[in-house]
Amino acid sequence: MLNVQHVAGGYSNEHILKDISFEVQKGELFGILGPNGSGKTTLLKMISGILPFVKGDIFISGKRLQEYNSKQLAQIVAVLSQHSSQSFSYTVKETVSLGRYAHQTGWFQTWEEKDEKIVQRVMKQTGIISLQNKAIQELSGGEKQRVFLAQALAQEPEILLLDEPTNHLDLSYQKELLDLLKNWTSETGLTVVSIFHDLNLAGLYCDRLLLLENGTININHIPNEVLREERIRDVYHTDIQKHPHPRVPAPQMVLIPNERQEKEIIQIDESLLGVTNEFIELKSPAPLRTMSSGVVGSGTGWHHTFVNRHVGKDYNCSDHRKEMATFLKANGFEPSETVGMMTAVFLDDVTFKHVEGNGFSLFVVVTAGVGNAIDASKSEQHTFEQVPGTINTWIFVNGELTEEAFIQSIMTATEAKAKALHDLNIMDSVTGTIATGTSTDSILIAATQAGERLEYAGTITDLGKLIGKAVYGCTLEGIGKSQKRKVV
Ligand SMILES: Nc1ncnc2c1ncn2[C@@H]1O[C@H](COP(=O)(O)OP(=O)(O)OP(=O)(O)O)[C@@H](O)[C@H]1O
Repeated sequence: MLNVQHVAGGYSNEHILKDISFEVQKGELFGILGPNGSGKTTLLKMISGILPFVKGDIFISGKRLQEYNSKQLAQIVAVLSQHSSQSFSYTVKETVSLGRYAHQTGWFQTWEEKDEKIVQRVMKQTGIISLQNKAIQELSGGEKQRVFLAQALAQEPEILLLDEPTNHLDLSYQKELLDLLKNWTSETGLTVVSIFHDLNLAGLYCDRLLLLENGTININHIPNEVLREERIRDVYHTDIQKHPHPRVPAPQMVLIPNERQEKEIIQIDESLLGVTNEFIELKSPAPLRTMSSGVVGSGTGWHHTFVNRHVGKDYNCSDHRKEMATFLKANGFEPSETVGMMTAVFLDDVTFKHVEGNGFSLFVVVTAGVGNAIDASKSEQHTFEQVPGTINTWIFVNGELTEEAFIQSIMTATEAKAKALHDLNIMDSVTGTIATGTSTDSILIAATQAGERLEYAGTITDLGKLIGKAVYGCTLEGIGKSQKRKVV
């Protein structure tokens, strides 16, 4: 559809763009990225025929750009530029109707039902139908942007060129616009070439991305390949981190702010632990990076407060997450900052250990009862029942963990817990085999992310060795306490 070959040129003798070559297929949503001044708008101007280029060739639908007259080009290519402006006082509908110009043989005399239908349709699609009789000057920046987009769409182009189309748009219109463009590319075969400043929107919606750097192509590839940490760091000269979108397979980048002040080294240990009959709490002086299976605050995040709440064995609630959040609020905890767990174990039986490693330390807190003991290798013999968790394990690391270390910490702790059950000969009452845990255990790994960097936490690493030993010890002791209570 669009073929750019060895294009070079700019505004004077100096070439802003140097040897640019790429192709865009019909129906693609193609993004152009690059830092300020890298040449994105210049490239778009050349493709739209506004700015002549000095070297190379641009082909649209197989025909040289220079071979189109302006009206022919307007029937194929529509442009939504960054600073669309209008000096005359047109209404919204009149402005959108101008988009039909390329399809007219004589202005207004040939205004047909089809033109009216298209104008109405695009005004509806861009959410401006209620504004149609207003003067353009009366609109907000975002409303204007949508009007000029409607005008471009009214052209019924084969290629739509957009310079930062989401500029001025609020969150919901950004999403609506890009959803709309994406649908059109796949349903009508519209080809979209768009400049983006927002790398996340580009990563989420584009089929391919072209990254410009000082007027040359750094890379032209799929978003996952273009949006690589090292590349974006180098080209944009800023610290960023890549992470996956939580719902769709698209790369997302987050900015890493400069630390305004030296990170305070905090220490998580028993001095921060509070135990009542109702709950065990630990309040950290700073948010900790967490990975957990809590009832509240599960998954990965940053949390300040950690609560392990005692509930009766008969606790039964259709929405236990909501009930737990209400409980937390009623007790002065902020649910969004808290990892919350439940247990039927008496909280006096809590066991904890603070252990020192080489440059880091660990604080482990366990409540353990084995009423629901289960052998994970034979759990298909059990029917599902949701009763409060019985072995809850908290592991606080005074150190900096990598993502691998978080996951390995969970593995190591789980293996150590299973070994404790094995050594105590805790049986699964249904299968008659040794249990590996209970049916509703929970785990939390929380790290200060300051001090010693701990790359791994497998069983043979410095961190893994401490986790294994501390979790094994606390679990053994905790089960011992709760079993003693049963005997009494
Ligand atoms: N009309 C002009 N006359 C002369 N130089 C220009 C003109 N427009 C842009 N330039 C220069 O060309 C270079 C590339 O500008 P361009 O607008 O293409 O960059 P961009 O990547 O779109 O930047 P931004 O992200 O800031 O919009 C810049 O150094 C700019 O100063």
